[in-house]
Formats: sequence, structure tokens, C-alpha cells
Amino acid sequence: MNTSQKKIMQVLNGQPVWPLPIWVMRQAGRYLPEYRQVRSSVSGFLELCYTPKLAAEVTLQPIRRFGFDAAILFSDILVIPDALGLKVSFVENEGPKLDQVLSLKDLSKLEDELPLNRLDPVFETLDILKTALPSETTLLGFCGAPWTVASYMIAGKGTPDQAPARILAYQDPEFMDALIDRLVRASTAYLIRQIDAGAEAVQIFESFGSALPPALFDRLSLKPIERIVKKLKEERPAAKAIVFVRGGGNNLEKIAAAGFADAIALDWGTNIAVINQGSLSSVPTQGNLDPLALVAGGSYLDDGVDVIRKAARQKAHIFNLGHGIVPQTPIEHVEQLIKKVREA
Ligand SMILES: Cc1c2[nH]c(c1CCC(=O)O)Cc1[nH]c(c(CCC(=O)O)c1C)Cc1[nH]c(c(CCC(=O)O)c1C)Cc1[nH]c(c(C)c1CCC(=O)O)C2
Repeated sequence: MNTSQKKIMQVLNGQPVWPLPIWVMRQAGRYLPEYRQVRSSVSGFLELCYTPKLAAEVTLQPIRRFGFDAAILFSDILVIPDALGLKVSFVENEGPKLDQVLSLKDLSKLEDELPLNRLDPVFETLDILKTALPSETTLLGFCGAPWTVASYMIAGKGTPDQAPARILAYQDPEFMDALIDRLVRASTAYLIRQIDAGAEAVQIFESFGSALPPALFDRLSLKPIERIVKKLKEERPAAKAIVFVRGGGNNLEKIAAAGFADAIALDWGTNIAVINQGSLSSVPTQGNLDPLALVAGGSYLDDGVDVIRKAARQKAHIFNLGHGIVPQTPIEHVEQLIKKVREA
């Protein structure tokens, strides 16, 4: 497929596009009645991720309804621990629950190499999407960054400040580095396979990037993400990688300067002006409307969009939220958002 008509691929190749192309993080999900309907037809969330027909259907729902410029594979960052042999479940209204991994001994019970065939349904979903999507829509794959996934594996759930994983990073660096290394290798193999199955670009979600002091950030977040992206691009030179570090703050400049990312995604707490400063000015960017401005709607929403449009006027930039869309978001506000972003 000739990707030149795909606006998001143009931006990822460094070319400014106006009006800004748009997709939103977590665009398939509970704010959509058609998603809730499919979700209620399966018993568990992972069953939805592992049923290619249904996973492809919910990936397509926001494309049909809103015509976003990218579709993101419907899956979850926790399918990697699941495939490595860790028990993962999703408890209604509580989020993910995992068996914990707390020492090298626990690690020896998990697979060393990711058994890719356990994720065949994910690759089959991409295979369906590759032909089902409109030709102008970019197909995105994704994975969680090793530190974020490791935080879940250590705490057994999401935590506000990743204290269990941070404490272990100090107390047992050998274990922590081994866990991160295993996740780097698994994530790399997983993303390569996603590209082979039809994904054109991937996003790496470092949702817990804010909790790390600088030395730990370099060791546990930046370097591992760099290893994944470098290897991915070595193996699949056409693949593009978007790096999202929530709470990236001061570290965004460092990630941009390291030069491996094709785009850097900003959370909503980041001043959008930074996209035109320092190393960030020469790398494509993505973001960063507050997901709650989208809940509020009205002039808050329009004003928030204007600030980003103004800053990104000359820039290779993809419009997105600063984090995932939340379930209480009214559909009409998403329609208002797209209309506003796509004004001439
Ligand atoms: C941290 C994280 C997770 N999962 C993900 C992240 C990184 C992005 C972020 O920071 O938000 C990534 C993710 N999760 C999901 C997608 C699908 C694609 C998309 O539309 O973006 C993506 C890209 C579906 C999902 N993943 C989940 C749902 C909701 C579960 C349901 O429908 O029952 C969806 C649509 C479950 C999930 N999965 C996770 C949590 C914390 C939860 C529960 C909280 C919640 O419900 O939002 C872990």
C-alpha cells in the first residue's frame, strides 16, 4: 500500500500536515455505546482482546463514527505478562489484577522468550484490520514500555506512584534489570510481529514515566525504550515509533535528543510551546489536550484545541489527547473536537 496519502505517516516522516491529523488515545472504549454492547457479549476483557473478529470490530468503531486518521489495535499492554505466563485478570471497575513477580525466583517461572504464538489472535486482528480500514487511515500497533509493565507485574495492580517497583529498583537492581531486560526482548519481538501483521507505526506507552528520578529514568525507562525502538527499526526499517511518556517533563528533551523516536507524545501537563524548542523542535510531536477539557466541552474545549493548533501551525504534529479518553466523555464533544481540529 502506498502510504503517501496517509497523513499520520506523513507527519511521522517529518512533514507538517494541515489541518493537523488526529486520533485519540483509548479511542476504542467505554464512552462508545457500540463498544459497551460488544463488551457485554463477552465474559472477560482479555477474551475481547483475544477474539480477532471482535477486537477488529471495536478497533473500527471509532473510525466509522469519527473518521480518525489512525486506528489503534484493540488490545492491552498487559497481554505481554499474560503471554509470559503471569495470571492477569480485569476486575470490573477496579482495573487489572496480576500475580506478582517479586524476585529472580519468580522470574524463573515465567517464559524467558515471549511465546509469540500465544498472541496469534492479536496478529490476526491486525491482519483483518489491514484490509478493513480506509486507505487513508494509518494502522497503529502498540505495547507498554518495560518500566510501566514491570510496575504492574511487581505491584500486581496499578498504583498511584509505583512505590513497590521503585523500592525494588533500589533494593534489588539485579532483579529489576533482569525483569526489564526480559520485557525489552519480549516487547521488541512483539512489535516486530505487529509490523509484519500490518501495523505501520507503533506507540510505546510509558504511562508511569513520571515516578522516576533522573538516574532511574535513564536506566529503567529511556534506555530500555531506546533498545526496543533501535532493534525494531534495524529489523524493520520502514516501521515508525511514537514514544509517549506520561509525566515526561524534563526528560522529553532528553528523549528527543537521543534521536530514536519518530514522534514524541506529550501529556496534558506539558506546555505545548516546547514542541518548538530545543531538540523537540526537530522531531515530530503528538498531543496534548487535557482529556477532561474534552469532558467539559464548550469553549474550554475550543480554547484548548486553539492553543495546540496555534503552537503546531508549522510543525509536524499529530493532534491527540494528553492521555486516554475517559468513559464519561460525551460523544458530541468528540464530534466538536474533530470539527474544530479540522478547521482550515
Ligand atoms: C496503563 C495501560 C493499560 N492499558 C493501556 C495502558 C497505557 C495507556 C494508558 O496509560 O492509558 C493501553 C490500552 N488499553 C486499551 C487500548 C486499546 C486501544 C485504544 O483504543 O487506545 C490501549 C492502547 C484498551 C482497554 N484496556 C482496558 C479497557 C477497559 C476495560 C473494559 O472495557 O472492560 C480498555 C478499553 C482495561 C485497562 N487496561 C489497563 C488499565 C489500567 C485498565 C483499567 C482501567 C480502564 O478501564 O481504563 C492498563
